[in-house]
Amino acid sequence: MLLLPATMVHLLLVARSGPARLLGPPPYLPGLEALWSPRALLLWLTWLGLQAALYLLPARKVAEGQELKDKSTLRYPINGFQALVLTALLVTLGVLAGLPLEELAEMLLPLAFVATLTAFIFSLLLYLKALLAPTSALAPGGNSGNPIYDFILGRELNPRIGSFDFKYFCELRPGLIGWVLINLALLMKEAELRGSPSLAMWLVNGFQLLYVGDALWQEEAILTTMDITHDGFGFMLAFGDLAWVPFTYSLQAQFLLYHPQPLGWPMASVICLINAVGFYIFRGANTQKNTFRKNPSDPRVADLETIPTATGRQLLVSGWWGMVRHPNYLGDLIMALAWSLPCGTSHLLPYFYLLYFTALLVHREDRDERQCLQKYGLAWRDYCRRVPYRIVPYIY
Ligand SMILES: NC(=O)C1=CN([C@@H]2O[C@H](COP(=O)(O)OP(=O)(O)OC[C@H]3O[C@@H](n4cnc5c(N)ncnc54)[C@H](OP(=O)(O)O)[C@@H]3O)[C@@H](O)[C@H]2O)C=CC1
Ligand SMILES: CC(C)CCC[C@@H](C)[C@H]1CC=C2C3=C(CC[C@@]21C)[C@@]1(C)CC[C@H](O)C[C@@H]1CC3
Repeated sequence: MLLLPATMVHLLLVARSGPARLLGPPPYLPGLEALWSPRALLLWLTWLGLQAALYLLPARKVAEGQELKDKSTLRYPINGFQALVLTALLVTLGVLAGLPLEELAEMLLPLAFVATLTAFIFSLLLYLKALLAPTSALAPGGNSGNPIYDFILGRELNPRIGSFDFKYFCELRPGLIGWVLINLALLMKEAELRGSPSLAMWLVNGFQLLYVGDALWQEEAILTTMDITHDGFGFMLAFGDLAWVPFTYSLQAQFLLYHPQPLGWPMASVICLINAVGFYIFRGANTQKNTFRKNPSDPRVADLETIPTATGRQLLVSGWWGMVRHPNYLGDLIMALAWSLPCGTSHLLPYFYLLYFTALLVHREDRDERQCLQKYGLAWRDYCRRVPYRIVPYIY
């Protein structure tokens, strides 16, 4: 609870320092006056309010989530991409009317501080709300009886007020859209400082916008992820969604603003190719599984080889899911490499995301394997025998 916000602040400070040493001490310890700003608080609350209002707008589709313990299902608005487009429209109008978006680059520290503060307060309210929730609404983890552990993991599975689902809202909107907005502000700041944004900055902005746009376009797919179906909503996800994602996932753009890197077109083309390969695997694998889970007889997946399980569901054992047991993680990691490469190889700092993300996905994969073994028993063992590698073919 303390280490993650401290790491985030460390990264923000180090990214703008001359030596930019990931493993060195921070250049200085910020006092409260550097962290606390009523303007940042107002801006942050306006941002949350705007995203909440966009969430409540009529959606092109309302999707049903997975069946819950009490056999009911929840309904979710599919309007995340619409929120991204409307936000882009509002920001464009604002910038044309003189909104100094590039000033965000100077406000990251106080913004990250208020985001962390709101995550703490929000998690506390969620913890208290869960005390009133029926047992069927509680998450499988996060109800150990140890208040600190439960506060971090989250007690309630799908905390809602009316139809407003807090976890679903936080997972995709304020943090992910905030991340690309911060990237854009850093790009504009670079243009102000150096006359035009660098090629490296364009690449980082472009790659990460593609990733966020894709996540929002495929919003419905989030309904089958562990975060929505299994994990409670507590400090880890609230902080992760609201603070960690926008302020640490934008680290490469932050680094580039203060440490411009020369990048020629030949190298840029190679990096684009790496990102394209990563995206192709990531999207191909995720779409194949989602299509198959929605309708196994869909012509796009009907020819794939499968293993039957005692639950009635089948496991794909050819196509992307016959290559490794988590091809989507492999694609995601290749993209993470492509996001860091425009920052050159002189510093370790821009590779922080790749390192953290490898650890997160290895841990996540291990957690998922245990859940699948519990769910599918012998069929899962058979799958592991037929597809022995977890994420990287012939390596891991
Ligand atoms: N940028 C970031 O910070 C993060 C990004 N991600 C990305 O989000 C995406 C979703 O990830 P995540 O929710 O972790 O996991 P997955 O989308 O990989 O979902 C895992 C589930 O898929 C199903 N499954 C596993 N193997 C098979 C198979 N062979 N055939 C059919 N179904 C199978 C199982 O569920 P069931 O059988 O019940 O359907 C399993 O529990 C990934 O692309 C990941 O890279 C994730 C975390 C963080
Ligand atoms: C603060 C902790 C160290 C870890 C917090 C983890 C969260 C930041 C991530 C948990 C699962 C996530 C997913 C995504 C973003 C990061 C978090 C919230 C995606 C929305 C990213 C885009 C992908 O297309 C889907 C992902 C689903 C899981």
